[in-house]
Amino acid sequence: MSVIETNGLTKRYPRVTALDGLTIDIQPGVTGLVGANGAGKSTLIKILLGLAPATEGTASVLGLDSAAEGETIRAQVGYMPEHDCLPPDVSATEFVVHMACMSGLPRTAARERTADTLRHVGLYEERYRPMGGYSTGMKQRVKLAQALVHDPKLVLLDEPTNGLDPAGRDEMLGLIRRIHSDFGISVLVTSHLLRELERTSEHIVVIDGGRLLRSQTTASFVEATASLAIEVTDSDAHPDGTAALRAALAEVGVETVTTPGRQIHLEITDEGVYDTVRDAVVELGLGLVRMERGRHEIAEVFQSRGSVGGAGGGADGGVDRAGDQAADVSNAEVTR
Ligand SMILES: Nc1ncnc2c1ncn2[C@@H]1O[C@H](COP(=O)(O)OP(=O)(O)OP(=O)(O)O)[C@@H](O)[C@H]1O
Repeated sequence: MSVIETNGLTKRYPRVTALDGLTIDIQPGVTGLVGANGAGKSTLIKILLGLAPATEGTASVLGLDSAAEGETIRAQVGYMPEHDCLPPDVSATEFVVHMACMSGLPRTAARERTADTLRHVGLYEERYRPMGGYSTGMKQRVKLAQALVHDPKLVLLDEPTNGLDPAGRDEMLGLIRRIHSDFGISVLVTSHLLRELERTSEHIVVIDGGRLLRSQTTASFVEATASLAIEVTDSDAHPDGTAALRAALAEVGVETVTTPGRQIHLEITDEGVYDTVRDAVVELGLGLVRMERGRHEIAEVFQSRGSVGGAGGGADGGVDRAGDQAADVSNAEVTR
């Protein structure tokens, strides 16, 4: 059974279309929902939980209608919101016990579950101190614990790695993987960083401007978005070897993407592209410093979305938003 299904889901605010005819079908397991800021991820989660009405279309979670059965959904689903929502003068233990009781657990069971869950997310002695003094990483763990404490069938995690340093991100991603592998709970996790979702999720859904861009298994996604990174030397005949190679590849119909670090990236559409690059480098008399298979960054996924137009302002608006976001993950610039 699908854990989440939407059909033609649309959400219009007075000035913005946050979701635009979104149709997705998410199966049990860990699914990554990736999109730039403003792509519509939080809006989707709020509609799924029955916290905001859709303008058009339908949504269901665990087979329950989001519009009519929000309360039942929220009893069976855990939700980790994106923003800081923790009362500063309350301890993690008091807060999570309170949330467990709100979910319907008796007080004794709530205390036991809270102790187990806080231990699971890696909060020990600190759990008795007021949360106002917690680091971002500790706060994110408390937010995760309150989403898990009532033993949900599904958790919706909105940007759980936001504000964390690389080590904190890795720890959080490890915890997310274990939610499914240790407890069998399905996970929908959002991020604007494709890389971290690739490592965590079995399935990836990409949205932009409230529209579906891609929905596929992570393995096929990574395969479909494989790219080749090339770096060449300059020569007397070609003082800018990178530009010369780009021009030569363009002549034989190979599209390239360049980065400020003199790397040329191109999509591996078929394995013959390796020979094409080698021949072009030899022909120009350049030295080949690097030719390695890499992966596309999110900016490139947005830029190559081709058949799918942007919502609320057209395709250009969508690319611009993705472009802003891309500063986080890539400095790629498309040259066609
Ligand atoms: N209550 C609201 N009223 C008006 N516009 C809204 C409201 N909530 C969201 N929006 C707009 O809808 C669009 C989608 O926002 P949403 O928060 O769902 O995106 P997101 O992908 O979660 O991004 P972020 O990670 O930045 O929150 C944005 O343009 C946002 O400004």
